[in-house]
Amino acid sequence: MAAEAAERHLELLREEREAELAESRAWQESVSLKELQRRGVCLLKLQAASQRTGLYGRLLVTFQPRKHDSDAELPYNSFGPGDIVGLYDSAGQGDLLSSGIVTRITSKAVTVAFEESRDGLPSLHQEGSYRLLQLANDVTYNRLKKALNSLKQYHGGPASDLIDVLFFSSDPSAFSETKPLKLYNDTLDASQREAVSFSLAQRELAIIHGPPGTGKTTTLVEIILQAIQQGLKVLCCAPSNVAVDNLVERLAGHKARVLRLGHPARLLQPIQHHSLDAVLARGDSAEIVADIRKDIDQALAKTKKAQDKGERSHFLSEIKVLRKELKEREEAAMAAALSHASVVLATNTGASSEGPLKLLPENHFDLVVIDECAQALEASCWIPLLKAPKCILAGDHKQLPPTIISHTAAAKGLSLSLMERLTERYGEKVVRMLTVQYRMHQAIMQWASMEMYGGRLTAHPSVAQHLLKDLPGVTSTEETSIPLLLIDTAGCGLFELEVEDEQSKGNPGEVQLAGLHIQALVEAGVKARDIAVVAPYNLQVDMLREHLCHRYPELEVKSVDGFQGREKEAVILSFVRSNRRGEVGFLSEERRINVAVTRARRHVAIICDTHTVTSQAFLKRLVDYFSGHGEVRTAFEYLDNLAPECYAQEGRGERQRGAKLPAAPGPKLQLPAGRKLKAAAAAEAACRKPEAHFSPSTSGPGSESPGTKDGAEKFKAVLAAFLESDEVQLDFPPSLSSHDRMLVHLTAEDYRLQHWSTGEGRDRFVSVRKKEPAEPSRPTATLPSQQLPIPQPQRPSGETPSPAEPGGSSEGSGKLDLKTLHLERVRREEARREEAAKKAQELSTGLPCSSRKKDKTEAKGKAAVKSGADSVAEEDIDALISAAVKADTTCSFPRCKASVTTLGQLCLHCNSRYCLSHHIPEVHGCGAKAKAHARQRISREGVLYPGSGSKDKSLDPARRAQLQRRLDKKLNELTSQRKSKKRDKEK
Ligand SMILES: Nc1ncnc2c1ncn2[C@@H]1O[C@H](COP(=O)(O)OP(=O)(O)OP(=O)(O)O)[C@@H](O)[C@H]1O
Ligand SMILES: [Zn+2]
Ligand SMILES: [Zn+2]
Repeated sequence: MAAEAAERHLELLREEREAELAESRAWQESVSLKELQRRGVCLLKLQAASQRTGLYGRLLVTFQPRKHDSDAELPYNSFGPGDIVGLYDSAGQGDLLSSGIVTRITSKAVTVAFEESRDGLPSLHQEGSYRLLQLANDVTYNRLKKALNSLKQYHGGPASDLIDVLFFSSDPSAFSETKPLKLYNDTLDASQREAVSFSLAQRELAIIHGPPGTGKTTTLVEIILQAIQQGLKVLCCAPSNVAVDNLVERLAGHKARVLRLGHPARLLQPIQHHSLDAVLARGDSAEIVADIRKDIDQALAKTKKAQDKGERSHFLSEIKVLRKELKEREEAAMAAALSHASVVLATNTGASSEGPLKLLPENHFDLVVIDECAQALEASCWIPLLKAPKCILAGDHKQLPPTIISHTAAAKGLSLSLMERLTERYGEKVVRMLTVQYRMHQAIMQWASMEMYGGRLTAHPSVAQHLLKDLPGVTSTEETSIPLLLIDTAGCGLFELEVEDEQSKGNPGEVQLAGLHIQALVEAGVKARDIAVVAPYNLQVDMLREHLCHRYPELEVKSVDGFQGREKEAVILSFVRSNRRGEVGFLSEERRINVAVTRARRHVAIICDTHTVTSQAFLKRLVDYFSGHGEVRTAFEYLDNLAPECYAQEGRGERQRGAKLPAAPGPKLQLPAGRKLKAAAAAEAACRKPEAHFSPSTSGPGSESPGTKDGAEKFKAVLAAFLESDEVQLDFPPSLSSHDRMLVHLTAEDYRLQHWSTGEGRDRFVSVRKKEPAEPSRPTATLPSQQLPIPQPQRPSGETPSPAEPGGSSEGSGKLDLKTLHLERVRREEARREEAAKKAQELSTGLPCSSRKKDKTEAKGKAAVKSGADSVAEEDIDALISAAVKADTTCSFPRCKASVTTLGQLCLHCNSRYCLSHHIPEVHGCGAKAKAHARQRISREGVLYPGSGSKDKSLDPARRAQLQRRLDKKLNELTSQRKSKKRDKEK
């Protein structure tokens, strides 16, 4: 049974490994070494500056750039402590000499610990030239394989009975007698206590199911302390270093004798104290060991100076003897330290028998505990599981499973965790669920509880009603006194970007909305560090960071996957997907949404297109829950200028009209029942007396919406009446909400009326005007009937939404903090204007005036300026000047005329400004560069996280610095240009 399963698992692992390798090969092998260095995964032309023997006989070599001045800096790179690197000889064949682990990296040097160095690296000489390359880590794969092979052949070891239970060939059982417990932590709730006593009473297997915030770690710590109290030896593991370190910290706090395995370079600072290396360094044999190391180093030095071969080999054999002694002494010391500890902690793969644990007798451990078990590959659990007769697994299989690259391997069961497999089979027989949660406001919890946890969760009174406004320094506002907020973009034309790659989906409109909501929270006193923005897609995470992080450095922007296990006071979720096809991709993974929502303690805001996402039943229930229990706002309430302004543009409206889908069953602004929508109420009020005055939208607070359609119908009536009348222009009062104004814009467009908004903020109002008769517009006979669908400010898929076309009043609600960029742009603009003026001057004074060409005025500003510079004499001067001015205010994307005055974004790859629809590198042609950048991060972390950003890099400092440098350079250029011009004038 076990053997079969192990064999099948091995097969799937092979498949996964192949997928992983294929992926890293695909990009690593097709590029040159220089390119690899540019991407930061390779360091060329290094010299071995110094060598010494470090802890546990590791050879530590420090490499520096091979330059003659010792001050040379390493090129930009993504090397970090814990990375596995290959050492290559630059000369000759460039063979792999050895592999090691980076222990330290500074701007000038990188230090690598070579593990298999006992017989000496083929002597690195000072003169040699070497290179380091980050390696795909096959250590993990080999250990998984080894564990499964041991499982296949397992015979008579301590885990024999446990294996039978885990493969269902015998039933789990309990100890007959159990003593009453005296708890270390007497604040445990009933479900936690039950989990503790149940786990201790089980003979082979217990599972603790800990939904978000239910104190799973707190419970595990109590269990481990009780086990120690009973004299048991515990091996405690988790799939990630972070989870293990968390346990080390909590256990050490209870004065348990803990020992943490793992390369010290990979451990958090406060945990290093508990590492095996640190314990050894404090031990009795530490001095002797240090002496031996010194002897080895001396012998090594002598070898180098050795005159002849005989002398050399003498020293080498001496070193061999010394190393053997060092190894024996160290192993004895390690074995002593390991058996002295009550709890040994390691990652699942760190518990491999290839490591220090091989020094312990086979039946040393009585209990294996695995935390975050639902996030681990089953194979990785088998590494520790084979070492004890009993296991306690903890986790939550309703959150995300381990990341698998190969889709087929995942589908065939590789992503099914051991915890889930056992829970499905045994249920109550082995599982105890924690049911009191200590994180979320009741309203946030309730949805997850019903959807994922059988309605069994309750909120502890200490958190059940807590809101953002209860935090110190936070004032009570609309935003800070609600736990649930849904910002709906349905019908607002805020489509996702059309990118083929499933992993890179982005939605610029949602980025903006997130920014505005954060602003509202921060203005109410919520600290940026208490807020997280979470999105399911890499691209969106990048866009959010680009847009928000410079303004809120402490804000955390993460992928859902990257935020698992964490919490924040306020969480803003950007669901990204918005398309006519109702495609939701990653979002359909219920566990991902569960993780996303349950990170929030006091407030969760979902930004999504309800029309798109409700095509999926699970997401529809989520939207319905938020509609029924929280506040709903439409994106129109935030983005005053967006859609209507697009429509107001002459010409563009025509283009759109032509391309519009024939009466598509597009989003109709239908609102779920019970939705509070101020705008709709106002629209209704506004149209109660269509012929006369509009009542202000602020009356009737919180009135329930009758649905927006009615409002639109009534605006139609108003406009129809206006058309019949002799009036030329109709101004609507400023009391209309942004949503009302949008309805007016839409309806006016449909009636072929001119329409625009004027004024700022509260004074903003919308006007409509009959078109000039001269215009060959369609005759009034085509006036839409009442039955015509309300036109949506949407484009058919394929065309991305256009951003605001800022008129004189556009600064009103955008409030984007692009101050630096703005400043740069303004100066650039100024310089260009001066340049153009200068050219004009030159022309009018020096050069003969040739025939004027008017037809080029339509040409795109940038192109006109560039090509125009050469043949400037032929150009119409006015056109040239206006083109030069326009060049910097319009999007750099070919044929796009959108303004970038307030909403533009600078692309870091090509250093051009684009509108919000085109600033994504993939969209305007910098995709390859952006990908290379992303790849760099992937290689840095060694794993590809589908649908997730890099694990923890809220801001890439290198990238920021690069941007800063470019800005500075540009500004300097401009300043000196201006100076020299001034001088010219003065002459
Ligand atoms: N019985 C309890 N009484 C009061 N607070 C508790 C209790 N149990 C847990 N908590 C609190 O709940 C929070 C979460 O506990 P813990 O760190 O054990 O989380 P966890 O369940 O492991 O986390 P996650 O849900 O993210 O996996 C902590 O702040 C902890 O102090
Ligand atoms: Zn670009
Ligand atoms: Zn554009």
